Amino acid sequence: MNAIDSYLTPDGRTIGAPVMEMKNITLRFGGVVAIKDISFDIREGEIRAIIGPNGAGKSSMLNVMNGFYHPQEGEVHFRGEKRGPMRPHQIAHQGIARTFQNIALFKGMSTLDNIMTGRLTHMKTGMLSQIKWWGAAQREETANRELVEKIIDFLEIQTIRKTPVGRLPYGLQKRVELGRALAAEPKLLLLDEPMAGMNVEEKEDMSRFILDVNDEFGTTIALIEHDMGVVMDIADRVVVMDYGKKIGDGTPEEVRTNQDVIDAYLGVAHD
Ligand SMILES: Nc1ncnc2c1ncn2[C@@H]1O[C@H](COP(=O)(O)OP(=O)(O)OP(=O)(O)O)[C@@H](O)[C@H]1O
Repeated sequence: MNAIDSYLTPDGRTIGAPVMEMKNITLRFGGVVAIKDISFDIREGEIRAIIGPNGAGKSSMLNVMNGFYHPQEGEVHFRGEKRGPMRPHQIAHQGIARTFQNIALFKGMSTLDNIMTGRLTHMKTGMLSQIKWWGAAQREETANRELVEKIIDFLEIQTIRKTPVGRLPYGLQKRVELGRALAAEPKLLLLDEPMAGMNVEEKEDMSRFILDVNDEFGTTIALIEHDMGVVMDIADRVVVMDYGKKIGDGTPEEVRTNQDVIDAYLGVAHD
């Protein structure tokens, strides 16, 4: 598949060239090898899932993709360039946004204000220029507000736009967090266990929003998830990790029938 630049999915979406390439990544914490020599790519327009049982190394991988951890071996390429060590705000400027497993919103702030914070990396006018160029700052504010309102409509959270997020049920808080990440207009959206702690109905809603975000905004999405069932329904391709190794990589169907994957999920002992 690497030889081609793009292909059509069965549901008619175009998957393009790689946006991110993980090349022979190894990450250690002291004597613990969390990731062992793993390579894979994420292509423009696709929904890419990384799954695996407890302790497989998924969170470590997400943190490498996000630039938070620096692997001892291997390279991360983003949009054709090798990435060196970076600070979180530099990663955000590069066009990578993420959500967190334990929701990281400002609990006392409204839904609207939380989503507005997602625009911060795009704001050009600082305090001084706001005084000097009042008009430019106002235009920027209006444009930001328009995008945020569009996201609020899209995620069907108009009725809670003024509600402090700390008062919202868990599933809705997750949706607001998705909205904040979308407000950054990311080139790559990373979702950290988006279904964790959700009931069946909330999982169905979240699955639908992930699919719609990908379809309507064209956002490339990579997610890590413990629950194999949900990702099989929404992912174009799936990487399966177990004990820090990649044991499967392919379409949901290919992965579902892979014996190593079946063994890992059934808890079959390793050599
Ligand atoms: N900061 C750390 N310091 C030391 N060891 C760590 C650290 N983070 C992860 N590990 C170890 O690396 C391995 C992979 O952990 P990781 O959290 O990436 O797995 P995971 O697949 O995300 O697990 P889970 O589904 O339980 O969240 C585990 O053995 C874990 O104990």
